[in-house]
Amino acid sequence: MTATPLLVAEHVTKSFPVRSTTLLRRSAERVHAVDDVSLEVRPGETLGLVGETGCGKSTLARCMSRLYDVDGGTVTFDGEDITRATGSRMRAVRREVQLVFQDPYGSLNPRRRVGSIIGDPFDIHGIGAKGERRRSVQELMERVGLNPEHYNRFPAEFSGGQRQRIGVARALALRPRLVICDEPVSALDVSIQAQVLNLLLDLQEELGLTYVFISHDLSVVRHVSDRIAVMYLGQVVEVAPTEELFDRPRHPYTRALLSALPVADPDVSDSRERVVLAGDLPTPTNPPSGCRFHTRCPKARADCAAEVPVLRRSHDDTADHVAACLHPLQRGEDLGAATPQVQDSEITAEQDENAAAATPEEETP
Ligand SMILES: Nc1ncnc2c1ncn2[C@@H]1O[C@H](COP(=O)(O)OP(=O)(O)OP(=O)(O)O)[C@@H](O)[C@H]1O
Repeated sequence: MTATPLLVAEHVTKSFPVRSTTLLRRSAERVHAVDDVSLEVRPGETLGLVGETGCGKSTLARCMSRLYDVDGGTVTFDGEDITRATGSRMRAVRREVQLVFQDPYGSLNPRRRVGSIIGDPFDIHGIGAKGERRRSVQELMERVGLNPEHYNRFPAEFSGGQRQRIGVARALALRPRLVICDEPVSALDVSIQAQVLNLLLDLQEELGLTYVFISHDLSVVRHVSDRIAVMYLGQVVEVAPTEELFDRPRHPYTRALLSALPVADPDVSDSRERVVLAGDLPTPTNPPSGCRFHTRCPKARADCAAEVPVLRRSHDDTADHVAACLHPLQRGEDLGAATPQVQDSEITAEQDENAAAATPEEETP
């Protein structure tokens, strides 16, 4: 049985007014940063969120943590609808859901001592007497691999990796259950990235944390995630357990992303399907009709401009892989059975025709 999700986003939508280039006129256009996203985060797991820059990962994370109010849809945490939570309920959500941001330089006030930065959440939530707070902060520092004796130092006295540890300590101060890590290692040297990732994994095990892990770096996401959701232009196009996503990507966009990954060993021959995306990423102000990916999709057909062929497996333990669109050549396959990994070249013209003509049972409008 799949555990009851810790957080559920249903049909979440968030847009922003386009920043006008002139001061006098306000633009009526909006950036559709997140559009009709449904996603669940299960207790104890790491859900990876990947996609090109600007596809809406951070906006979705902020909607999930209620840093942003959503325009539409709902967010449920631990079974309770928190979409419109206010007051004490919202303060409770703030304690349970924390964020770690990308920029360990920009997110720390350079004029404040790290002890007081890490202890901020205690002050904001009125937790503990002064002496107690200092002890709690020093315990946190120790837990994330910082020297507690550096309590009175300023952020500039720490390296990049250490500053990210400060950010992690601050996020953990209130013992959250869900931590949303938004590109937590992207600003760090590669040699330091592994240390911070391993720290996050150790803390997850020690404290039973649940993570949403955002990155544009697929290898990093693969290393830490149990499941991965792939976003394109404000929408989630595929969700699957990590290794299944890498072994059997279904959506043409996921295939394109994975095919761009370098092979680990240059001496090993690389027989993977190469998918080169045509054109630029469309603007989220005026996204393409139908399937948003159709303008760049190597498998697009005429009807993709009108509608997204939504195909879903039934929700059970062994069928945990959902794609908004299957590779068109696979549309005729029975999704209940394991989908064989097919290379384009292995599909005959006849199979292609059959697949295109077939209407699978699972298809819903
Ligand atoms: N506060 C805002 N005001 C206006 N537009 C915004 C705002 N925040 C995000 N956007 C726009 O919404 C879209 C999605 O941005 P978002 O930062 O969520 O994407 P992302 O996938 O996290 O990108 P990145 O990997 O570069 O951080 C982008 O077009 C961005 O310019």
